[in-house]
Amino acid sequence: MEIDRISKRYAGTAVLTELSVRADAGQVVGILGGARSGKTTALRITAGLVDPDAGEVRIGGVPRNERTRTMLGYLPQRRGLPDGVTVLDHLVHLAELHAMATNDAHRAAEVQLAAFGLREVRSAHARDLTDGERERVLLAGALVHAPTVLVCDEPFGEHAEQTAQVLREHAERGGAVLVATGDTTAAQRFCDRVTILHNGQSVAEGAVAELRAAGATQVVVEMPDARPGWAEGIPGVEVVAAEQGRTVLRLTGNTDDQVLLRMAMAAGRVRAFRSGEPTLADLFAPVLGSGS
Ligand SMILES: Nc1ncnc2c1ncn2[C@@H]1O[C@H](COP(=O)(O)OP(=O)(O)OP(=O)(O)O)[C@@H](O)[C@H]1O
Repeated sequence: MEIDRISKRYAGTAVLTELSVRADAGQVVGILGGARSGKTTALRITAGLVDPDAGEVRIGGVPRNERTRTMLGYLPQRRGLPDGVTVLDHLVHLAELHAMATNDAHRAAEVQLAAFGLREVRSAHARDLTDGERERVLLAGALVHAPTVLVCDEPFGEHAEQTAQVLREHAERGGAVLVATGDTTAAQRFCDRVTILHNGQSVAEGAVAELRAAGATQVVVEMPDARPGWAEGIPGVEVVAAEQGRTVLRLTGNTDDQVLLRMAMAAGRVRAFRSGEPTLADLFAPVLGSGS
């Protein structure tokens, strides 16, 4: 699935500018962005619910059309479940919308009810479901017509672990998964690759492991009694944050973390010293935290 240089403006304001994202078979790919960065718009365009002003979305190399439409499953945000419809009717309706004959649609709905442990609530209305059940109904609805590409808007809620498992299994069966999320921790845990979206533009893209490995080593030192500013001015060490005896440092160049540890011990009693690759949050917090 390829999003190729899509742009979108609303009332003269650019919401997306030449965004390109690719999700290959076997991959879970994330669009990670802060509030109003354009994630939902990008996904709605991918799902064919909104037209881009420029650029196109291709599935299996073919621009989106009637045929490719059935190859894609869309998981909307949690509010995207109609209240007055029963779980079974909702699933059958979605299957039929994706060109399944009524009998096949019923069979497919039954398979999803069983797969997601929803048989007992088959006749319940969406408004009477628990949050966890609603999450599972939305996932079942995205999968009911057996799509190859799954497009999921903020899928990592309360039951992120189980949801991620379903998405991973879909990828392992040869599908491609695109998720939009504002949750850096979830993106780091559950995505193979991410595109960082800021003001509708991609500001970084890559495999999660590679982005992290390329970032400067991050060190957290806990020294309850050390004098504030003990780490200021050490060559090759940048102080990211310092509060209440906890200092977060970034090692630039080839600074050896063991040298830093010795300097810390010289400055006071070290209660904890953790050194490692930066998280996605460490790397992109300034971009992701700044709202739009
Ligand atoms: N139909 C629309 N008409 C006008 N403006 C819109 C429309 N849809 C989205 N926008 C604007 O586009 C911007 C991006 O919105 P979008 O929902 O795509 O971002 P998002 O990253 O999903 O944000 P959030 O995480 O807050 O849902 C916002 O400023 C929003 O107000």
